[in-house]
Amino acid sequence: MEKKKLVLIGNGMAGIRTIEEILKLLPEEFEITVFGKEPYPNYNRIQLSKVLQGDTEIKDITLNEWDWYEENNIRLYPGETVTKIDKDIQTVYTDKGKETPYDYLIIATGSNPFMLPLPGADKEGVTAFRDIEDCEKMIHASKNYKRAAVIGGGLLGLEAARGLLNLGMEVDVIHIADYLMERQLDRSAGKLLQEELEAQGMNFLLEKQTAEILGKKRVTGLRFNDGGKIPADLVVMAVGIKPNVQLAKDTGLEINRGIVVNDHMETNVPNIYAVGECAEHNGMVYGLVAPLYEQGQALAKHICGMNHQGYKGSVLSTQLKVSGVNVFSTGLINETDQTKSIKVFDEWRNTYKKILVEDDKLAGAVLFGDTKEGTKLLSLIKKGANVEEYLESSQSQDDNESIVVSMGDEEVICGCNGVTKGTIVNAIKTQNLTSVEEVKGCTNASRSCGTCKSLVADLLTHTLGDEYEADEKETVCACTDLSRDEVIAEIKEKHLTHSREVMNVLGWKTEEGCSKCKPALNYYLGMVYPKEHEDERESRFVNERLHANIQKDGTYSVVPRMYGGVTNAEDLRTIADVAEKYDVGMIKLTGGQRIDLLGIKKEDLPSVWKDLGMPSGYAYGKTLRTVKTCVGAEFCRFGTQDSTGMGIKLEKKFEGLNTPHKVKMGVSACPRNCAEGGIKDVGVIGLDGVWEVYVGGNGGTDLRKADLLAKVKTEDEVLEYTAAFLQYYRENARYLERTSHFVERVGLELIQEVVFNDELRQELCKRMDDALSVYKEPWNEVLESETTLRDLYEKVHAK
Ligand SMILES: Cc1cc2nc3c(=O)[nH]c(=O)nc-3n(C[C@H](O)[C@H](O)[C@H](O)COP(=O)(O)OP(=O)(O)OC[C@H]3O[C@@H](n4cnc5c(N)ncnc54)[C@H](O)[C@@H]3O)c2cc1C
Ligand SMILES: NC(=O)c1ccc[n+]([C@@H]2O[C@H](COP(=O)([O-])OP(=O)(O)OC[C@H]3O[C@@H](n4cnc5c(N)ncnc54)[C@H](O)[C@@H]3O)[C@@H](O)[C@H]2O)c1
Ligand code: SF4
Ligand code: FES
Repeated sequence: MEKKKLVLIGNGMAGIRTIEEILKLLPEEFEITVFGKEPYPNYNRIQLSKVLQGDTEIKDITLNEWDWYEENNIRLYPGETVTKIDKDIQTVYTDKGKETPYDYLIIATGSNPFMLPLPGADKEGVTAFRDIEDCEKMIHASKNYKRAAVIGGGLLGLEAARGLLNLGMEVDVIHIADYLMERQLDRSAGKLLQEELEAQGMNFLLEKQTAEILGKKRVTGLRFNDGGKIPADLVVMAVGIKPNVQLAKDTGLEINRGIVVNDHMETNVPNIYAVGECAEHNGMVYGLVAPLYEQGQALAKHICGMNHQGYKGSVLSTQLKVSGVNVFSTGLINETDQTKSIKVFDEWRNTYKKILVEDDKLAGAVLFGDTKEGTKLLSLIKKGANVEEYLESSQSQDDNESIVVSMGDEEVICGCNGVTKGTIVNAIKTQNLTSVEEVKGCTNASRSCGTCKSLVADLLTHTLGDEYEADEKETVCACTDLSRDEVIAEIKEKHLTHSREVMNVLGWKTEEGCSKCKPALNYYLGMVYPKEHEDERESRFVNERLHANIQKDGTYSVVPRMYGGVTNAEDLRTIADVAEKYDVGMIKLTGGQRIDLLGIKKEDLPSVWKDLGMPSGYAYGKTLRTVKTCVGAEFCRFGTQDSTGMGIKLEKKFEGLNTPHKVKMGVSACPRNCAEGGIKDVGVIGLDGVWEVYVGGNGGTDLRKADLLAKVKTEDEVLEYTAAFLQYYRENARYLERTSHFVERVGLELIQEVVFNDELRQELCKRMDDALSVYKEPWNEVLESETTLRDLYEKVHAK
């Protein structure tokens, strides 16, 4: 039977959660296509605040890796915007000229940040805070500028302000109301919050309306309606959001504030649905994930033809994600003529609690300082509990006992994902879960804002007693309880040589493993048994499988190797011919001193490699990428050594080496360091008669200056110390750990102790030689294999 075509517009949190729910119900029913304007897989937007605050990194907030789409046969078009929907012939059109027909269409286009239409709002340095790009913009600005102004003292503005403080900026928050978070808190809690944040270093300008953003090209300050001014080099607008409905409006769907939907998330046009922040249900547009996920669940059931009452609206709750501040609210926040309130203000502990009661039922709550009861109150309000029920349960609560003990099985622990205590306890018992990570993998609890993690941990303690070790070890992934070191020890002891064998023998909880453990096991096995282990290509990330980097428009980039950044006329001519023959979109010089051919079609890759006749530059792999060199003694008047020759030797020696993460090198011939070795994984600097070898540098968002590992005299010694360091890194780092994190975690002193020990160094170098001895040039290998050509590149033979 032909599969039904399901198209999703918007690769964000609500849309992809809906697809996950559909896959759970009917995994084989639909041919799924997803269009996402942003060039990333689905990520946790909520965690952008944590990224800005320095608690996590962008690479760690992905919710569904590229491989997840592949594994579920979802055709994803990242970086592609749907520009038109023809509802009569049920087809969507994109800005890249694609036409895709659908049987079912889900619109999940989210919101746009509201940008105040102020004079000067288009100046450099004015930004919203909505996506990865905005987050990166702010991190970048904080490195060059000092003063930030955040307009809007709501959840987003305060989380942004905390992040900017952490990044070392001075921060003014400009707020229109007379107390903070007036949409989520009452005046008392808002004022307590202000005091707390002032103590943390934030400065507030309340009851202020911005009239103009000052500056020439870049912002220099703000002017207010009352004539006052403040200086600012960065302005963040966080004054609310607007549902993104333009596409739906152009299609003729019924729009009010959002796209109007019924309980089954159906719009007024057959087979078109809306979910998430762009949808309006019963006059409500939601801006928090919990209700959006509930909508996604209802829509999945409807599309899969399951009997379901549909979506009935949500009770909201909010928590601010700023460390050191506990504030929570749910339901009603301000008194009305019909409400009575229970208020406790503990001046000693600086905590505040207000509970609103309407017709004897709990109707809302505001908590400051101590928010332990938040989850319980939300649950009680959701089920329409009577105030007496709450008071009784509070009295029987022991102060030292976790709130989870007195909660009923039907009460919700994770508000974002709607996961109840009963579901978690059941999963812990039936699936033998022992860590918060495992509970997250199994039930989704704590997968979004993360504020429920401590409750999940309490439930683990409560359910497992002594068996639960709160100080969790870092397991390879949720498929196993074993850490990286334990897995490697078992691989060696039991002589395991294939991932399947590892999973079987070590009792993996999933049959196939996941996108986290599969590439990691493949790496560990190759590292332990370089000659015996056969690379498991299917476990590698898509770019490594295809030996090219996928671009946001679905084409690939090809970077031939150029040892030490040196080329010649003949190679340049060949590259130019190839670029013309395959109509290459862009020829770009990379930061690593080589040439990137962008915009190559997947089926053309083998022919391009054949015509180039050059080795792969491995610009896509967890391996040595580039060795950047300066011109050195031969041409530069400051040069003391042959840095180019040294770079070429390094690149030729370590080319194709499998490493836990990518490795970049730089070689310069004097301390001016033109090849930037100070921010490379391995940096080499030539001085008169001496080479300095630096390690653990990083030039990305996580900037780190490399540490001096050794001073040596000869080129051979540079190769030897580099080999010893890299082999030590290969053997001891976690998969996907960059050298910068590795050096910090392990400590330079220990690394020096090992590589300066003659015996240990020789052993490391010997094992490095074994690892290097199995290298095969990957592009040639593909060209020589009919099966790989057919399977991976759709039976395209070299032209
Ligand atoms: C910094 C920050 C912190 C937050 N913290 C919390 C929190 O703690 N708790 C909480 O509950 N909520 C929080 N939120 C809100 C939460 O992230 C959103 O409610 C949620 O992401 C909305 O999901 P969505 O799928 O509706 O929209 P989005 O996640 O915005 O996804 C929509 C996607 O559709 C894409 N798109 C739009 N138009 C098109 C088109 N025509 N073609 C193709 N693609 C298109 C967009 O680029 C976007 O990627 C936070 C938001 C931010 C910005
Ligand atoms: N922890 C969380 O749950 C969290 C965190 C961040 C964002 N979010 C969500 O992201 C969305 C956007 O957040 P937000 O804080 O921008 O929206 P918001 O509507 O909650 O707050 C905006 C604030 O800006 C103020 N404001 C409006 N116009 C102003 C002006 N001209 N000058 C100064 N202040 C002005 C408002 O008084 C309001 O308090 C919301 O849906 C929010 O729920 C949630
Ligand atoms: S690093 Fe020194 S030797 Fe090399 S190019 Fe720069 S100035 Fe010249
Ligand atoms: S409450 Fe947000 S992840 Fe659980």
